[in-house]
Amino acid sequence: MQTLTEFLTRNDLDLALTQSVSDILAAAIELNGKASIAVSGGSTPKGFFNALSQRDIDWDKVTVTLADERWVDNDSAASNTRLVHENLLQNKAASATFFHLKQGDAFSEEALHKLNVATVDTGILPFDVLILGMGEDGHTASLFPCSEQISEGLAVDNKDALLKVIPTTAPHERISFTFSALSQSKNTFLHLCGDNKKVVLEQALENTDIFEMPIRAFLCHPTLKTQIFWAP
Ligand SMILES: O=C(O)[C@H](O)[C@@H](O)[C@H](O)[C@H](O)COP(=O)(O)O
Repeated sequence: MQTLTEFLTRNDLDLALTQSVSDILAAAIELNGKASIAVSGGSTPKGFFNALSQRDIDWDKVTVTLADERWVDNDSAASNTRLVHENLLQNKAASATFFHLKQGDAFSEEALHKLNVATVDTGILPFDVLILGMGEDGHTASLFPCSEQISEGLAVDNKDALLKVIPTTAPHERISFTFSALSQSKNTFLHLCGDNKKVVLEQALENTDIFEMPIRAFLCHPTLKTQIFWAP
């Protein structure tokens, strides 16, 4: 299930998404005393991050994390951790807690296990807000159709929250939240910009093969409601 809202400009989209997300986070803090949000990296969300960072909510009660991360140094231009620190964890949002996915240097099974344990111990799931992007191959987070890990990544009964992904059509080893973890989110937004992404979205909505386009696991799910925000 999904809804599609089309905006005239990216700025209009960023402001609307910021308002929706701020309202949800504030309500979650009011209700539970805390809130969590998982965001995606890439080139799309920068304006949204900057707008959200200025919103006056109790950021010290908010945990921010990434839906996925490239296994690169945190000062790399490819780092989503760097993107979030430079654009979202600024201004009023600087007091938020960041749940790091990239730990240390080598990507070890032990590091992955420790992170999976931490997702349970910190109570970070289910996310109050999940912001997804989408690649032109229909991937979301780092659930890549080309990867050998896609079946594990999309398995609804996967007990792990995080997995290692090695895409063949994109650079870097990745760590990604699994569909089983992401699909628990209380509010899911798909943030898309540009005419190319609109064409890819239309392709995704035409079919139900989630292994061909993993974003379909969210869009075609019978009970998950994904709010799609698109601007040219
Ligand atoms: O680590 C990443 O790259 C993201 O999590 C990924 O899922 C991204 O959202 C899409 O690839 C869209 O990226 P763009 O916004 O750059 O098109």
